[in-house]
Amino acid sequence: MISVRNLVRRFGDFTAVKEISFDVAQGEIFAFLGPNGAGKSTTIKMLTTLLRPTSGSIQLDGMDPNVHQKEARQRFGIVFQDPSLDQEQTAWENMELHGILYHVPRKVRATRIEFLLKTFELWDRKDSLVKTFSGGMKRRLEIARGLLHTPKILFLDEPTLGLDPQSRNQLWTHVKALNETEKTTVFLTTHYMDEAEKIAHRIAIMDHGAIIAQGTSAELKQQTSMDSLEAAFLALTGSSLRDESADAKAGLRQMAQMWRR
Ligand SMILES: Nc1ncnc2c1ncn2[C@@H]1O[C@H](COP(=O)(O)OP(=O)(O)OP(=O)(O)O)[C@@H](O)[C@H]1O
Repeated sequence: MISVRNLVRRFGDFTAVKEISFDVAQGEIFAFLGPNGAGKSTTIKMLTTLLRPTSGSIQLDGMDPNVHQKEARQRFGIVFQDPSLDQEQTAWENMELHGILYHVPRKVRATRIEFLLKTFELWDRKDSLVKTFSGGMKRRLEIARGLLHTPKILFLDEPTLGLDPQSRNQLWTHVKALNETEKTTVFLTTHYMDEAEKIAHRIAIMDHGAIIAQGTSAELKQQTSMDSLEAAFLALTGSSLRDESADAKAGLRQMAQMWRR
């Protein structure tokens, strides 16, 4: 369903994504794990036509999303870190608008909205304004909306960021149920090991723009002779901080300059 070969993205002199290759089968839940700045968001943006690759190839359901943008967009749903719901509209209105934008026929639309709002436990709040929703409810609504046009692939970029454990657990239960009933392929990024372990069929670990390991959670643990995914992750990526260490270095440089003056 997703096939990526030698994908590269440069920003000026900096290479954020370095020749990555991976495949995701239909109906699979595939997680990208990686420290801050690893290149996860850059990859997901390239997969969803929001960013052009510098080189390499992407196939989504057999088509290049950068050549057939419109057709590819119909085939996937996206939920990003930044909330994109209209706070001044009700849950139903947000769903309806998305359905119109994605040309979901009116008859199918109403049934599908009802099904998804019920699945994500939002049906009794369908006429409430989104601004009255909790963080977890907003996230569930975003995912329900992303599934409205029955996409073959659902992309989730850190969908549980900032949610409490109960909301995270509930959200994944619903996503997993949808994956099982509709066979939707799910591509997600997360920082939470427990989530990746619980929900993903396979995991790719990314660091400094490269995929350094991929496989099932059991395979990653076996490869590193570790007994938890977190320990395997740290064994593969090391324990030094990423962005923070860069900031610290910049701070030290600045201090050194001041001393020299
Ligand atoms: N538009 C851009 N211009 C320049 N550099 C960028 C741009 N977008 C991302 N980068 C850099 O590319 C690297 C990868 O960023 P990316 O956001 O893909 O990482 P990530 O794995 O999603 O991190 P996080 O977990 O913190 O969200 C980072 O060093 C980032 O600073």
